[in-house]
Amino acid sequence: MPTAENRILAINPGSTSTKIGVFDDEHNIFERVIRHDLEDIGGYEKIMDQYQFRKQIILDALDFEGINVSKLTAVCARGGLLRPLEGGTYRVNEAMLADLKTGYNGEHASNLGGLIAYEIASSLHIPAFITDPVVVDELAPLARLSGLPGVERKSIFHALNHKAIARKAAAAKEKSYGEANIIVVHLGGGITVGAHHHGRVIDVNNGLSGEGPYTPERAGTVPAGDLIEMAVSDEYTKDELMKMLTTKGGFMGYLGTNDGRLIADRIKKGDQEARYIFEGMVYQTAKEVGAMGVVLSGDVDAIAVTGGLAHDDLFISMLKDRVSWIADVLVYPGENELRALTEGALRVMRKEETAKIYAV
Ligand SMILES: Nc1ncnc2c1ncn2[C@@H]1O[C@H](COP(=O)(O)OP(=O)(O)O)[C@@H](O)[C@H]1O
Ligand SMILES: CCCC(=O)OP(=O)(O)O
Repeated sequence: MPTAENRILAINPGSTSTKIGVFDDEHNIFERVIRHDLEDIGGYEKIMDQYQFRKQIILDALDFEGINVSKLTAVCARGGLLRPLEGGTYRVNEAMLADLKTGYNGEHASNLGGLIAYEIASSLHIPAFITDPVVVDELAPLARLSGLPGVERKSIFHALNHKAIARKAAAAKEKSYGEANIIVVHLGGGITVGAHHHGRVIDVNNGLSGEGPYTPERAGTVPAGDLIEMAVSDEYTKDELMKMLTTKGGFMGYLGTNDGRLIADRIKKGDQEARYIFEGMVYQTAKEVGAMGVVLSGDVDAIAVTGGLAHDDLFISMLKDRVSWIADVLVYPGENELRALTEGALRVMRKEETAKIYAV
């Protein structure tokens, strides 16, 4: 076999997992999903406090697998809550590191991606990149309106996987991404439902704090008046309230775990409460799909469902029952983010693209 020109380490820190992969050019030589339960990460006050823990498990996994990191030529990560930007591959620079550390647009595990990639890469004198971070912003002007002057809707979603899956779904419908209208439903620790109109995500729920369906650990849309009452009650700090919305809602809040597999087991054993909460998540997700169908004026080529919970047959059959009248439902369980990150880095390493510069 010819020797690879590039060896890329791809890092994807999610809210419930850390995923890593090593690729010799396009060829995957190692992939690992490390799932995190409350015992692992529940004790950390801030996402940044998880930095050493997440970095070390990555280095340990590589070491255990006997991967020689000195052979790496670049590191590419899913990056974080930066300022809104256009899609593409960005070289990690000082301005980006500063915004990731402070969490310019909020706290999420993907903030750790660029930071860890940078530390590993700099010790090896190789470049660190992020590709299609969660703040890729292609919202149409109408989608920016919130209804309250001074509050603008934000584009915060699983941009990397949305784009990769929308391309696949368009191909399945024998169209290019630029020709197709696809609704992508990503079922991760966060759930985002986006309207892809001719290659642009013109509307999508903010997957982090306070929009869309509830999720394995997020609250999604919460009645605003009740939330204000809680906020001014003097019972909670701002950090506590943000944590309630981002890590203590949804499955976690109602059922005490963010692990969809445990909930699936409980349902199989006849737990009616678990089934009710599970169905509530499907119901809210389906409502969001309906909303995006309206955004696309009913002209929808396919609904593409992806992410960890897309492995769950009950979730998929309940969702299909509610939305398949809108368009064909295509299911792509899991995600292809490690490969998508690698391909982003390879395009730059091969000089097919120039790395974009993150500027503030
Ligand atoms: N095979 C599976 N069956 C059911 N649920 C799953 C499966 N794999 C993952 N999940 C659940 O899907 C949810 C999101 O997982 P994942 O997409 O890996 O999240 P993230 O990347 O945000 O950490 C979690 O609740 C996880 O437990
Ligand atoms: C912040 C939007 C992306 C997101 O929710 O990712 P996870 O599902 O990995 O938490």
